Amino acid sequence: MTTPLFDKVALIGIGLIGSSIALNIRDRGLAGEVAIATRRPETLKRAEELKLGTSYHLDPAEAVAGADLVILCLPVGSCGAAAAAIGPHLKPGAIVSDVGSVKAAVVSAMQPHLPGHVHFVPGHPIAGTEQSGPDAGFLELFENRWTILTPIEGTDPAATERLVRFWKATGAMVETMTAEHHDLVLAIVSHVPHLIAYNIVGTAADLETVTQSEVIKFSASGFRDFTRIAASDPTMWRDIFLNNREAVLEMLARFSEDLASLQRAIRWADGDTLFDLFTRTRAIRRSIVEAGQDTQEANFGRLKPRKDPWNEGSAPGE
Ligand SMILES: NC(=O)C1=CN([C@@H]2O[C@H](COP(=O)(O)OP(=O)(O)OC[C@H]3O[C@@H](n4cnc5c(N)ncnc54)[C@H](O)[C@@H]3O)[C@@H](O)[C@H]2O)C=CC1
Ligand SMILES: O=C(O)C(=O)Cc1ccc(O)cc1
Repeated sequence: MTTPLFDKVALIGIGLIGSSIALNIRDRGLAGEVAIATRRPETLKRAEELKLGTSYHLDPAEAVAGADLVILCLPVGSCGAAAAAIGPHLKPGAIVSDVGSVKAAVVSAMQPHLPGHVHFVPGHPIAGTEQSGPDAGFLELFENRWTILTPIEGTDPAATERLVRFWKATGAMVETMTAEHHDLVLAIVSHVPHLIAYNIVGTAADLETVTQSEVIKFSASGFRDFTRIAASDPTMWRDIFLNNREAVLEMLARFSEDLASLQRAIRWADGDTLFDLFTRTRAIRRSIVEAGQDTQEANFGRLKPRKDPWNEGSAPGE
């Protein structure tokens, strides 16, 4: 147990991320009280059954009363309306944050509704799964994963530092950057990959010459991995793409250009181009695994690349 970092935390939204934060607060003793608000009574009831908080509210304004840390754990498209609902009820000096996968649009949507007497420090834990809802959360979700904070110019550094301490207490590593830079980076490492997964699973589902049952029966691990990602929450991902349009379109344009050159390499049987790219991408995968950023690898205790007897100095194909 750690000394509580906050007297009262309010979590608005109690899905995968909200419930994982709640479990961290409860099990690691990070706050005295945890008020939970969500709009659906069934979800609130489930949060109470799971003992995720100390009070439960259908009205977010009620939950934030007296809270010294408020975290919105909602789809990014709902953050503006939630900020409007809680704005007048926030305690002076409170820290207001969020966990949204997009930052600049969330900042623009929330900031006009927040009074000048609170500290707004937007955040994004780069940790999650394809699951959603209060049952999906787990204590270890943030361990050894990055959380990015995007404090706005002029934000009191002491408020940012308190939030850094909070996230570090969950086991997360923390980095700060601008919201715009965050959105560009996340577009390529998270948003476009999800779009590719949604697209390939959609394409396979629409193929007339391959029956649905064959897709299921013969799905090799590559396709299977895509189906996991393509099972992610539709509301959450619709909101991400609608709120990070510019960065996603920029990265998609680059992606399409590179895809066209691969298409050309295949057409002209240019094996060197294919081989060179696959060699470079394999090295990237290995550095991710070595950095301990792959949960599956970490789970199987395979953090160190194994020696490949056929290819001196590198690991076998995965
Ligand atoms: N799922 C993931 O892997 C990750 C998600 N995020 C971000 O965290 C946020 C929450 O995501 P999850 O916890 O996965 O979602 P979730 O779907 O598991 O939970 C969302 C919660 O918000 C509530 N909610 C939904 N729409 C609402 C509305 N209009 N007004 C009020 N409450 C509403 C739901 O009842 C639920 O309690 C999103 O902004 C997402 O981009 C960040 C990192 C990882
Ligand atoms: O499940 C996966 O593979 C993810 O990529 C989870 C995830 C989804 C959204 C985020 O903003 C961060 C992490």
